[in-house]
Parts: sequence; structure tokens; C-alpha cells
Amino acid sequence: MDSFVSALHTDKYQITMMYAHYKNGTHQNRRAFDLYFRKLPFGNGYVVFAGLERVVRYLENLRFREEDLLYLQQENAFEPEFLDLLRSFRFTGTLYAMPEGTLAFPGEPLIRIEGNILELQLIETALLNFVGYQSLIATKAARVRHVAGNDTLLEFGTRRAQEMDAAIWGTRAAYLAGFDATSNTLAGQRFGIPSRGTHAHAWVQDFASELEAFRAYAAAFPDATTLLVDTYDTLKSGLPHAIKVGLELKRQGHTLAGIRLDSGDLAYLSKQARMMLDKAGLTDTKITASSDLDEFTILNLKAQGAKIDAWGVGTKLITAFDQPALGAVYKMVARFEDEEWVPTIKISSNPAKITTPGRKSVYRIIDRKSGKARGDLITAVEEKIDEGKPLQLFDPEHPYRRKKVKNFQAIPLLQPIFQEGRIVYALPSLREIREYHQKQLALFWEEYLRILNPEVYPVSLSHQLWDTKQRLLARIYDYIKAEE
Ligand SMILES: Nc1ncnc2c1ncn2[C@@H]1O[C@H](COP(=O)(O)OP(=O)(O)OP(=O)(O)O)[C@@H](O)[C@H]1O
Ligand SMILES: O=P(O)(O)OC[C@H]1O[C@H](OP(=O)(O)OP(=O)(O)O)[C@H](O)[C@@H]1O
Ligand SMILES: O=C(O)c1cccnc1
Repeated sequence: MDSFVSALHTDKYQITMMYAHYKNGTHQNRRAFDLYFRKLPFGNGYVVFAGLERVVRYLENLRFREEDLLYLQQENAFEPEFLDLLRSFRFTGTLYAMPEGTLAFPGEPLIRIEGNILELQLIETALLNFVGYQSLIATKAARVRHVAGNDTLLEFGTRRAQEMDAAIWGTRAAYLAGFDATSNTLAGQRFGIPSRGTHAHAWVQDFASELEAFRAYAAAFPDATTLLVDTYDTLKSGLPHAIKVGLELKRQGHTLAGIRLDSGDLAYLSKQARMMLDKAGLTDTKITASSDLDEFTILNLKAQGAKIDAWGVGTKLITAFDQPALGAVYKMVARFEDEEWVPTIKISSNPAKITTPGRKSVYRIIDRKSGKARGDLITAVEEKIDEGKPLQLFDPEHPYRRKKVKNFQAIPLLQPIFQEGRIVYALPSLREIREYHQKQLALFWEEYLRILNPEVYPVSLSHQLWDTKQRLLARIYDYIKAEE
């Protein structure tokens, strides 16, 4: 698979910071960063983490080629020794991540990464780029799946996507979060996603009559034809012609696979279409709908009793139409000094933007009786959870809101992916990721999963982390006061 990503796929300030670190003699300093998001998109109750495979391939292949170095040399007055350093650049860091398909929540590290600052600065932009987009599309797709129940979901967005990479990786994200197939054949080839499709209006327009067009298509694919019935008049022309061809196929021992509705009142038309098809004995012919669909229109159409078996969803999925960015961030959380990790904090006037210091683990606390998640707990890496003792969870924004959990299992969410540059993780297949995602969903009560006004899932900080955060905050405020 072509997964090369240029080392120059970054922001210029990463390169200039790398140079300044080199000049300062600090480029080998060991640091830790967290990648996380602060706010849930689409008013959803969770995010579906995606993008890890792309991150892994990128880090494995990360090199500066001679033309990259030449470009940097032409653009900047960098010392040749710095360019030599880049020439031998390899990713040598340690990376932990949630598996793709994991349900994630604000403030939780999706990725924790440790390594020298030179490498960690370079990769920030690409990691945010991959994870932000793919997680956003996976989350949107999960919302569509939630309302579609067991109906077939087809990803149709490539023509409206923000260019090729977005189409390909967005399709993969949609598939891992529950779509059944895609119209994009390149994504089909690269990722083994089933590819599916119908035909366009142009096919019908190309013939002297709609009937002739339908017959010709059915002749080419007698067992896999879905006829688009709205080119001229859905009920007066498209359906009668489709039924005629369907009956001809039936006489030849084949089945008309489906019809597709692409305009008009999809509820009314699908009910009429179902009646007409059934009356003709074409009960196995499925109805596909497309036309600016998203989770809200699908939910509404189902509430209207629409007889639609498969939904083609394009623009609004692949462009994350109602929220085009996840707003993920990548923040330094610890410095390695005098043989130990020292937590670091970033202050903001907006309390939500104050970082949580230190290297962290994330646990999903599962109630052993119900098998459902009670909440997540973020701890310092060195903390151990004793499942034999009651665990106190509290809301870090409202610490007085607390609950005690007993008889639980604590599942660590961050898995080792790279150890000092060496990959230690067997990337799961896309099918395994899909299955894992479904199992993740099954851990949550429906209140957290509904698409409108879901309950806020509790994410707690350990006492140790909370104390560290308060201590660092106090220290910084004292320092600022002393400077005044
Ligand atoms: N019964 C329905 N209830 C709610 N929304 C519907 C219903 N039927 C269709 N829609 C949605 O309404 C919108 C209709 O879009 P619009 O009127 O622009 O075009 P259209 O009917 O698809 O025709 P064309 O594509 O030719 O412009 C689409 O988003 C479609 O999904
Ligand atoms: O509406 P979306 O969710 O993006 O789904 C994909 C759309 O792409 C095709 O339209 P086409 O490019 O033929 O244009 P159209 O809007 O005129 O149907 C298809 O007929 C769908 O309408
Ligand atoms: O196969 C289809 O029907 C299709 C594919 C892409 C976009 N719209 C429709």
C-alpha cells in the first residue's frame, strides 16, 4: 500500500523549532506529549478514535529525502550539520495509543508519545491531521449507523470529499465505524472494503428510452442491477420500466437487485415503490435512497415509515458537514530531567484549555455485573489500580460530584505501539477493527450513545493527577505574582 508521507508534511514552525533546538543543543531532550480533543463533535456523546494505521505507516517511513533537504536549504539559512542530522532522521520514540475503533472522550490521551523533542515537534502536525480527520468521519459514520439500525449503509462521498486523501481515508473511517460498503474502488482495493454501486442518470440519458437503458444495464449485470428510477418521472416512468425489466430478469431466472431513489419525497416514493414492486412479485428487489442524506434525514425518513433498505450517504458524511474539524491538540505533558519525568503544565484563561500534567494512562471502568462502562479514569502512568478495593471517581470540573465503584474491571485503553522506534503492535485488520468497535459500543448504556443530547459520560482524574495539577497551577500563579 502506498502510504508514503513526506517529512515536509508539517508546519514550518516545527522545522524552525527543530533548528533552534539544535542550535541550543537541546534537540535530544526527552519529552512526552499527549494527543487529545477537548470538545465532542456533532453534539455526540463520544468520538470514535481512528487514524492509527496511518500514523504507524507514517512514523515507520518518516525520512527526509535529498529533495526535501535541498528545499530546506534553499528556503532557510540552516547549517549543513543540521541538514546532516535530518538526513539520518528516523523516528525513535515510544508511542502508546488507543486501538482504532475505541470510544474516546474529551481530555483523554488518544495517543501518548515520548521521545526526543526534535522528532516530537516534527510529527505533531501530521498526527493531528490524520487523527483529527479520521476520528471525525468515524464519529459521523457511527451516528449514521446508530439511526440506520441494520439497514445497509453505502459510502458515496468521494466526488464531494476534500480531495483524494480525504476520500480514501474517510471511506476507511466510515467503514470501521459501521458502513457496509463504498462506491470508491481505490478504497476497495487498498483496504479490502466491499465496493458497491448503482448507475448514474447519464446511463439513462445515453439511450433513446429509459426502458432500453434499464434493459441494457440488466443484460450486463443480470444478478447485480440496481436501477436509478428518477431520471424522468419516478412513479410514472422509472418504476414501471424497472418492474418490466425486473419481470424479464425473473423469467430468465435472475433477480432485479434493487432500485434507487435520488430525489423527491423519499418517504412517499419509497412506500409507493415498495407497493408497486411487491404487487408485481418483485419482493426481493431492494430500495436504495440517496440525496443529501445524513443521520437526521435518515432518522426522520424512518419515522415516516419510509421503505428504504439501503442508504447512500455522501457529502454530509465525508465532509463532516456540520462540524468540519475535531480540534484535536498535541500538548507537552512532561520533561525528562535528571533521570526522571517531570510533569509540565500549560495555563490558559479558559480552564478547559489548561493541560493535565504528566504521563498518563486511561482506564475504562467496567461494572462486572452489568458489563457496562461506569466511567473512565485517567491516572499517572506509575499508578496501579487495585480492582479489589472500591474506586473513587470524580468529575475534575466539579470535584464534589463523586461516586464509589465496587466490583469493577479496569481496562487500560492505551496500548504500546512503538518502543524506542521499534514497532511492537500487530496492526489489526480492518475487519477486526470493525468488530472491536462494535464491542466497544456494547460496553455503553444507550443514554451515552443516542445522537441527540446524550448523557455526559464521566471521565475522572486520579487523586494523584488532580493533586499534581493543583500543585503546578499554584506554583505558576505564585511565580506570576512574584514577577509582578
Ligand atoms: N420525506 C422526507 N422527509 C424529510 N426529508 C426528505 C424527505 N424526502 C427527501 N428528503 C430530503 O430533502 C432534501 C431534498 O432536497 P432537494 O429538494 O434539494 O432535492 P431533491 O428532491 O433531491 O431533487 P434534486 O436532487 O433533483 O434537486 C434531501 O436532503 C432529501 O434527503
Ligand atoms: O447527495 P450525497 O449524499 O452527496 O450522495 C451522493 C450523490 O452523488 C450523486 O449525485 P450526483 O453527483 O449525480 O449529483 P446530484 O446531486 O445532482 O444527484 C448521487 O446521485 C447522490 O445524490
Ligand atoms: O453507485 C452509486 O449509485 C453512486 C455512487 C457515488 C455517488 N452517488 C451514487
